[in-house]
Amino acid sequence: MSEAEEPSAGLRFCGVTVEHAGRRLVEEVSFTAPAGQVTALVGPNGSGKSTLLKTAYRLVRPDAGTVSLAGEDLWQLPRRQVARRIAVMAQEAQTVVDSAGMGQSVLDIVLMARSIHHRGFSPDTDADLAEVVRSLETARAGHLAARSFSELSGGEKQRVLLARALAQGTGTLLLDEPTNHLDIAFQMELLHIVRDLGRTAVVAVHDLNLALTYCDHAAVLSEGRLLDHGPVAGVLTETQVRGAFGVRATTLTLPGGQQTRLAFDRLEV
Ligand SMILES: Nc1ncnc2c1ncn2[C@@H]1O[C@H](COP(=O)(O)OP(=O)(O)OP(=O)(O)O)[C@@H](O)[C@H]1O
Repeated sequence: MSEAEEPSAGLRFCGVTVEHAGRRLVEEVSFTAPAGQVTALVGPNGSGKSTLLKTAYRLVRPDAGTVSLAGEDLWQLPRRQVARRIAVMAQEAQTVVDSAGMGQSVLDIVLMARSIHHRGFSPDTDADLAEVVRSLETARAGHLAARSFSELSGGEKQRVLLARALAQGTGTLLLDEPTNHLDIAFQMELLHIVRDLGRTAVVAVHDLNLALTYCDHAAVLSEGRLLDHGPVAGVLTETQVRGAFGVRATTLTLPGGQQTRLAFDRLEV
């Protein structure tokens, strides 16, 4: 798809470049994550996925280029406005919440996500609580509400962090390797939940078959550059996997002829 044909709705990266100590971590990346759809961000370790996501949730300012949501430059908006539009489930969130949470209950931690909708220090409302309960249930974490976050297993924490992102009530979600620590069933369940929301989502994910199963679009990064983007089955191909990861794969078409998966060859070492 050419740049001119791309829709302006959704989350748009335009010529995004990030440099650090004279090295380009992300280089002139341009693509749109379409509104209301799930986009997989894939690429080898160190290819710039987290860094690119950080430019959208304003942790890393691009040295060049813009990141916009529905046409609005996210770096021109007040931080609070961005938090009302974009929720993040970051890779390091478990550690951050663990150290900052200091034994707080799951309910309190998820409730904190509602504070961006408050004026000053106004107290939580019944509507906040209802949203939190709903989000915990959506993330299949309702039964954990009274537990201390720090005592949960890695997978249980991921459910709670998903609930926290949902409770923020934003139209856009950024998820950085959200399936870490999860068993295969909940990896699938988590992406199914995200897909079911109908919100705009960008998910950095390593499992290409999960991306093929649950994502609509994909963007492939390699050494900070965008190799390809577009509908997932057209992007996660044998050729692209070889180019990005140096791994030989065979595309399998599932019964029904609609969906594809990848089978990977053993490495010749
Ligand atoms: N704070 C930082 N300071 C210096 N270099 C950094 C910093 N954060 C990331 N990098 C470098 O930027 C490059 C891209 O890292 P990034 O974490 O964005 O990759 P990634 O694709 O998310 O990797 P992974 O799949 O391993 O999580 C890497 O070479 C990394 O070492």
